Amino acid sequence: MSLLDVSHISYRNEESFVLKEISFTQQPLQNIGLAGATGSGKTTLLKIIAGLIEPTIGAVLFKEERIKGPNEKLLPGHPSIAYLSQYFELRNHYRVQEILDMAKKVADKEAGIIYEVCRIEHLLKRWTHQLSGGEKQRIALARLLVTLPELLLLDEPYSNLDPLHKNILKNVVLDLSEELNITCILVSHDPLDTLSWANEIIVLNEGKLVQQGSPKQVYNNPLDEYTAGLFGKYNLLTPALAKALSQHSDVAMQDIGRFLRPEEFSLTTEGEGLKATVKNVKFMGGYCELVLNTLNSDLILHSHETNITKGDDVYVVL
Ligand SMILES: Nc1ncnc2c1ncn2[C@@H]1O[C@H](COP(=O)(O)OP(=O)(O)OP(=O)(O)O)[C@@H](O)[C@H]1O
Repeated sequence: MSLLDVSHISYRNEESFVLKEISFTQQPLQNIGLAGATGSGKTTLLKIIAGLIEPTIGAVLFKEERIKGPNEKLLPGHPSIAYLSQYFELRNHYRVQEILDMAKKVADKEAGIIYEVCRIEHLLKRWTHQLSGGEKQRIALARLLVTLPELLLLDEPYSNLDPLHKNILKNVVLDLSEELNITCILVSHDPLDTLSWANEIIVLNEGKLVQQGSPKQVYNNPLDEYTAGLFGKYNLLTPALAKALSQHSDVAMQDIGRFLRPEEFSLTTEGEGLKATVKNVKFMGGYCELVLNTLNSDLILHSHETNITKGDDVYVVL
């Protein structure tokens, strides 16, 4: 039995359709990453799943029961589905422990495990106005978890966090399924957040579901430039370039995809690869991003060589 069954959901606001015919299912403990450009409908979809917005057409089933929207309920929302908004608020002038106690539906022992998973045990006595953004985020999450949700919808939880706090929260999110048996849908604009975490990625474009698959499928075989671009830099190969690369590499022409990621190329010694001229070099920390020109096309690739400069001739293979 699916945990969640999103069935033919469309949503129309005053102006136009924001979501069009969205359908997918989610199994218990399956991590789904929701990707899409700004305004593609991710938040609206999460809010419909949470029972906070009424869909115009379609239904969402949670454990085979239809989720009621706000038109049918005095207090919108579903008791087993928690939605963490990117604009969450914590009331001022309360201690963290009080905020959590107000929401808590679990025994102290379970609550202790949740506080441990959320890395907030040391913050319980603090006032809510004495917390950093990252700490507030983890407390807002813990406040939802103590209501015992089975499905957690995380709407850009990592935005506005510095790398340190983001990493702590990412570890918390990783532990949710393993230690607390919670199934999640996560929205993030950073492909690294979803690719490394999700079992399945769903891509929205202008309210439509345009691609669905494992992180590897979506990253390596995007169906179009929109999806390719959501998950990082890419090269769209011309037939001439694909042919030349195939001749210089051990890869047959028909096995070369339309979109190639920068790390799919490497540099080789003179005469062994396709000759290209370096147009630009960017130092990225662990590697350099090179823009090369060959056969009237630009190619972006990643290299660990640090002594390459603009104007150099290099040799590329797949
Ligand atoms: N309260 C609202 N009233 C009317 N239109 C809205 C409202 N909220 C969002 N929209 C519109 O619905 C569309 C989808 O918005 P939504 O917030 O779901 O997108 P999103 O993918 O979550 O975007 P972002 O990544 O910027 O958060 C957008 O065109 C937006 O302008």
